[in-house]
Amino acid sequence: MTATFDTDRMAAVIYGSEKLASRRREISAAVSRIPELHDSRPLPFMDRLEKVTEMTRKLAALNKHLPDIIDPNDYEEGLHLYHEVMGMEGHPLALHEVMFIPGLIGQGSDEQYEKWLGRARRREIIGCYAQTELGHGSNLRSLETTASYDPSTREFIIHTPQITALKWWPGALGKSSNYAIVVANLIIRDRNLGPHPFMVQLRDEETHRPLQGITVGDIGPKMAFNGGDNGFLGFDNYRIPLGNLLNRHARVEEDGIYVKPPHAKVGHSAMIRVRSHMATGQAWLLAHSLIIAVRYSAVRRQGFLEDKTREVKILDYQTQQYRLFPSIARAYAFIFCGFETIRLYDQLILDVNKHGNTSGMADLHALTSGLKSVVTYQTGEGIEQARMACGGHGYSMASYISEIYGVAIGGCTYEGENMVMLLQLARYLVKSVELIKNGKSKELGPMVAYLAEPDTQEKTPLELKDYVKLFQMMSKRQSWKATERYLKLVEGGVSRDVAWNKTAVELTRASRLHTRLYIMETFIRRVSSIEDMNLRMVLRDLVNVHVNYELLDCGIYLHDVSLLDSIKNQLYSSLHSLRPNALSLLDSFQFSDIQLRSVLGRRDGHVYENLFEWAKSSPLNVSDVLPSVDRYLRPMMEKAKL
Ligand SMILES: CCCCC/C=C\C/C=C\C/C=C\CCCCC(=O)SCCNC(=O)CCNC(=O)[C@H](O)C(C)(C)COP(=O)(O)OP(=O)(O)OC[C@H]1O[C@@H](n2cnc3c(N)ncnc32)[C@H](O)[C@@H]1OP(=O)(O)O
Ligand SMILES: Cc1cc2nc3c(=O)[nH]c(=O)nc-3n(C[C@H](O)[C@H](O)[C@H](O)COP(=O)(O)OP(=O)(O)OC[C@H]3O[C@@H](n4cnc5c(N)ncnc54)[C@H](O)[C@@H]3O)c2cc1C
Repeated sequence: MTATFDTDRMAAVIYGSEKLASRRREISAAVSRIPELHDSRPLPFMDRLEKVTEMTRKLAALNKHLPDIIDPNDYEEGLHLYHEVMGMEGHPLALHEVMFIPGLIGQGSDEQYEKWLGRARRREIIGCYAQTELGHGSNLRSLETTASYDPSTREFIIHTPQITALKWWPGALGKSSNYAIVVANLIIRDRNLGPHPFMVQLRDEETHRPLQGITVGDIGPKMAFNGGDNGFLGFDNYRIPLGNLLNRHARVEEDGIYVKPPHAKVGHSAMIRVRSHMATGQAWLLAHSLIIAVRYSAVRRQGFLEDKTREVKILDYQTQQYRLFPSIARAYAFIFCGFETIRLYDQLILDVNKHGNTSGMADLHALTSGLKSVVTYQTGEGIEQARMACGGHGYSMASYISEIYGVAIGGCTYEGENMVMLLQLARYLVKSVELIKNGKSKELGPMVAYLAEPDTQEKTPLELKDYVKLFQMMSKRQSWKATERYLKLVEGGVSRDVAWNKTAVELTRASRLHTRLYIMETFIRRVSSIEDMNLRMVLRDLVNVHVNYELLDCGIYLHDVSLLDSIKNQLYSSLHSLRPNALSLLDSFQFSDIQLRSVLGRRDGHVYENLFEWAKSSPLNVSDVLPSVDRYLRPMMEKAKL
């Protein structure tokens, strides 16, 4: 089937500009010409140590070639080059670029930039972000690592009081990093001032050996990210200079006077940054799995429809389309709302760092908390459906889908466990409903203004604005229902914390609906703004799949469920309309075969030949008879014959 649009033009929409889309193609082509930058053999055949070694080898090779391929100051070009060469299984700089440098920029003073930023950017030093501990990740107020100020030497003494206080999980900490931003409780004259970020050298810059007072190592294999070295870290009264507290916002004077930051949570900026970028990052992972599944589904033939002389492509089955197409729509929706969220984050950082204005922090915290939770969960769902859509071959590592799944669902946990983050958004929604109840609707932010709208009668949606209206109504009702349940318990004498816990499931439902509404609205808004009519029409088909699927999926929140019958019909017809463009919508992401690392999803479509070659290359096939057969199996069978 031929598509009705040009994938290069769609790539420009996905990546935000024609220039970036074409630079991505040039970068992929450049990488394809440099064998040193390719995996030396398929990653699934490697054990953990080989993977870590391979990632480190490629990283060093990449560092060498990088200036010939990209403008080192261009973040987007760099990101693409990294995805292409390093893939998704982790590497020594994984946290350096994502949290260490941004953490230093967000929290460090100009003087501290002078000291560390240039060195970090040149990669003279490698850093990570060490916050989570063995005993606590979500509840930051219970972190146990301390940084006690000693005015006599103008130093902080960093200490791990017990095993639960060991830093545990930080990416690239175990073996690669020689520096870390360590989050520890600032203690001045026995007063605990809460978690603050400190720049800490962990290893000798010459020998790479841990410094005296530091215990550091790798935490072992994980569901994914096994090319990376997530680590543990302990401190034994380890001293760092006063100037190592990252002090753009909070300061300690030499005599121990504490100058507090303009907002208590301003130190969380590195986390907010990653959360803001997660929608686009997850969209990219979802699109990876979908292109594998859709390419395969356009080659695989199984069973018959009308024509009994030729088996049908499995992509023509309605169930296959229902399994895959709503996720294509979500991948696009996540990309578009992700870009909008990144813009909001960039604006906030400008406001905070340049003008000391922290007024947008609560809004962005609420938004990104909900968004990271919904997007990571739905991405996991979509990838798992993509795997099942490939039948048995999806289960093989040749598809690479299980690796993508493992990486993606890590996002449900890192950067804030999803339930915990949904409950953060819920606090914002409850406060908003309380404002309305107290006659202060005017104080509501634009994203929650709909919570004050009166209920109207539900009717079959005909235009996109009708879908938004229905979704607003469902979301509003759930926010009110959860808030009223919570307030009723409080009014009945239950403590706020216990009442909150007794309402928590309803609260998370409200957060999901609010977030899904935001995703839907940004998707519609972006598609409506596209000038190229041809592209807009294709994306409009995708939006139709999205709005109908989302509404059906949330149908239990409607009062009049009879509406669902017509929505089902609209969904089935929009799946059918999308079929001719489904593959090209994914080709528009322009992932190269090198980047995809999937035998099943290669562009050439020679699925069976490629699978057979892959199987033959398995290390188990190097000899016809394995030593384990000689050692155990043959003697066992011989014995049975006696
Ligand atoms: C650029 C590229 C990125 C690409 C990404 C894509 C793909 C990624 C690929 C690879 C993976 C790479 C990296 C993975 C990195 C992973 C790194 C980590 O995981 S780092 C550790 C992250 N840890 C967490 O996220 C911990 C989660 N917990 C918290 O954030 C907080 O504890 C909390 C749950 C939010 C509660 O905060 P706290 O206890 O500090 O607050 P309270 O005192 O309870 O609340 C008081 C008040 O403050 C509000 N609030 C909390 N945080 C903020 C904030 N940041 N901004 C504004 N306001 C905040 C909170 O809501 C309360 O409000 P109120 O109800 O009004 O009183
Ligand atoms: C791949 C990966 C990479 C990571 N990288 C880093 C890194 O670079 N740096 C770093 O510092 N950390 C990192 N982490 C750690 C990560 O940030 C934490 O694991 C995460 O914040 C969750 O915290 P936790 O493990 O303590 O889970 P917990 O908080 O113990 O969660 C366990 C369960 O308890 C529930 N729960 C907890 N609190 C509440 C509550 N208040 N209300 C209701 N339910 C609750 C949760 O919903 C969950 O179901 C990484 C983790 C992973 C998996």
